[in-house]
Amino acid sequence: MDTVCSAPAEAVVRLIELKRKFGTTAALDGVSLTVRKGEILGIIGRSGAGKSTLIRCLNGLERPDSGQVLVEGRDLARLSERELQPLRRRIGMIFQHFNLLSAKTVEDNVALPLKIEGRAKPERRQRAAELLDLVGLAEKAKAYPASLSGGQKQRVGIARALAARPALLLSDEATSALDPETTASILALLKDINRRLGLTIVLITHEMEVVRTIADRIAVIDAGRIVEEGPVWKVFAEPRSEVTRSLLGTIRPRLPSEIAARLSQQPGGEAILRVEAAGEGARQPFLAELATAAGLPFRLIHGGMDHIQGQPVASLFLAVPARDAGAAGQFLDAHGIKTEVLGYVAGDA
Ligand SMILES: Nc1ncnc2c1ncn2[C@@H]1O[C@H](COP(=O)(O)OP(=O)(O)OP(=O)(O)O)[C@@H](O)[C@H]1O
Repeated sequence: MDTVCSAPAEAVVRLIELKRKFGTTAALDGVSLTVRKGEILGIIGRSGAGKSTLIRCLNGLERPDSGQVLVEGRDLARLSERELQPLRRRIGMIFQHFNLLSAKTVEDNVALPLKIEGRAKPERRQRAAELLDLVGLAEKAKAYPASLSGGQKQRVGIARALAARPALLLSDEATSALDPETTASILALLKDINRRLGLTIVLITHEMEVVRTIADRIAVIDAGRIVEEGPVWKVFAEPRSEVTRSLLGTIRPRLPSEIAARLSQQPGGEAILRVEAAGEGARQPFLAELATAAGLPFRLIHGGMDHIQGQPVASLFLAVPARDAGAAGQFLDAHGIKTEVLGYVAGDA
């Protein structure tokens, strides 16, 4: 049955209460998520969190046990295999291992979705040329995939995914097999395509750095549920769930291990404060004011300022005399800056 639903105009995809079980494992346990037109949404989770199942439901390869997968307002989960075909073409996909056909030239790989649609050869040639130009590979049209680097193969994958002018580009760990420099160039290309074509992109990844680099919004999935969602800079600045904190672990400043090893919960010596500020809060000269307006001495022991989506995000570790820890916390809290006493160290931290 074909269902037309009244999704908000700006939503390209809406997932509503998606559930999918394998035996007793709930791979998706009530996932609701909206992908807005023109945005880049990063979906991140650990291995086994449910990312692949989610992506398979999103492109109609998997049917959820219950819930809705609305793509441009039509529920994929309720369509027959035949009805699904045209809707699947509204979703382009890029993959970790590129999935190119080795016996076909680059231009034939790019034009393949159009061939499947039954488009005439001149149109296919022209569209492939346009797309290869867009991804910077015009000179490789007649080459075979085996002669390309990993980054070039992924550029071909991107061109092919765009051939049928999809409403949504799904990226399934598309940079996981690439070195950091090539990853950066592919992410820059995706961002450029997003800006130039207004293309909506959903990235599935286990790497926070990928989300940080190009996503507008992030959704964190764990045990089949969305545990956190929001603008990337906000979630990076104030992660609420343990999973998010742990996934952020490698790219946020961490208390140096030699200090962490000496931390005690017994007040005395110096208190170690974690200080987190973002947006407006991070634009204030709060450290200077802590010393001058509040008259509280502190030492900066680790951390720094990052810029995500144009927003400053500060993550700092300060040492203050234990007796001043409460006052320092109150002063910073009053300025909208989050603090937490992690513990105390005897002598100098
Ligand atoms: N076809 C299946 N049969 C049985 N269990 C499955 C199947 N597909 C997924 N699962 C289980 O569902 C859970 C979610 O798996 P899924 O592959 O969606 O996670 P993932 O986040 O993509 O993990 P990874 O990053 O390792 O690919 C896991 O516990 C997995 O073992």
